[in-house]
Amino acid sequence: MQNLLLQVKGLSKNFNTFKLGPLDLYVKQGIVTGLVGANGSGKTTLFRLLMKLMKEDAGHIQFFGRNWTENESTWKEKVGYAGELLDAYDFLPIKELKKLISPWYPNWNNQQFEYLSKRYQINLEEKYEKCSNGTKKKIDFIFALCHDPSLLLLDEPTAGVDIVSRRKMKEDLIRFMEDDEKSIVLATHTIDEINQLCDEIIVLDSGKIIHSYNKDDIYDNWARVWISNLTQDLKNHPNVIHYELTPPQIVTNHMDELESVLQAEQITSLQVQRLSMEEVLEYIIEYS
Ligand SMILES: Nc1ncnc2c1ncn2[C@@H]1O[C@H](COP(=O)(O)OP(=O)(O)OP(=O)(O)O)[C@@H](O)[C@H]1O
Repeated sequence: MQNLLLQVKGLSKNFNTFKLGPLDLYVKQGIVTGLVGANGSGKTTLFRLLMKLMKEDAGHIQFFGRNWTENESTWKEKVGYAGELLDAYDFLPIKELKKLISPWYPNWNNQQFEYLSKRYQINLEEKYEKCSNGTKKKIDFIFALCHDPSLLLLDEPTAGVDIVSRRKMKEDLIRFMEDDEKSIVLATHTIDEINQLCDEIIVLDSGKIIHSYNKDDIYDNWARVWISNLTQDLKNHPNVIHYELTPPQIVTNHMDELESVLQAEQITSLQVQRLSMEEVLEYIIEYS
């Protein structure tokens, strides 16, 4: 069993019109976890709670097996967050932001900062607040990476980022994960990022974790199956996520168990088609 970098138990936060949690989740070393969910499902709120930008109403956060409060300085040093960290200082030019923030981190790497600033064509003289949305995302990303974090928390890091920079960010994340003691939690709406980067996928809906999957299990178990006939029992079966009458077909999340279900119902399977990640996530979010 790999070590746990992060463990969350019963984490919850109530707003007037929205409740996040209670959430239980864990992040193993060497794993990229994709955090997926519709707009407003609670992804950013979860990051805010993890980063202590907001106080939880209940729950516990553990990092490397120790409570956050006992481990606060390590947490700050070892977590790279690309989200809302720089917003409070947005009146500063980027080079001043660097002067302010780099002393927070004993392992701050100036060479890497300079390298990444050039790679992403960041004008260090420009004030953060004046930068375009995509440029802000790139700056957030650079600041998250430059202090040798063990865990990256990335809140939609490529939203609004140009195609070339997006490709570079993907390359940089793959390089980051070459060290198998590191982990990433990546909130994203981008299927390519899920396919190319993520090992595990957590699906949030209305503040709750509705599914938590290993990506390979999704590929193995989700399929559309055309069948000879559709019975009422099959329509109601818990492993049938969706069905259509003409021609008779079902979508299942348990290909491994479907054969015995069909046999019991005396139904013949005519054709099987594995689903794409995009189709699976749409079914999970729409039919859960
Ligand atoms: N400070 C706050 N006060 C009241 N409600 C809030 C506050 N912060 C967030 N919310 C509510 O919490 C819900 C979840 O918002 P959140 O930003 O976490 O969603 P998200 O999954 O990150 O969405 P998106 O994919 O659009 O970025 C929303 O309904 C939002 O209005």
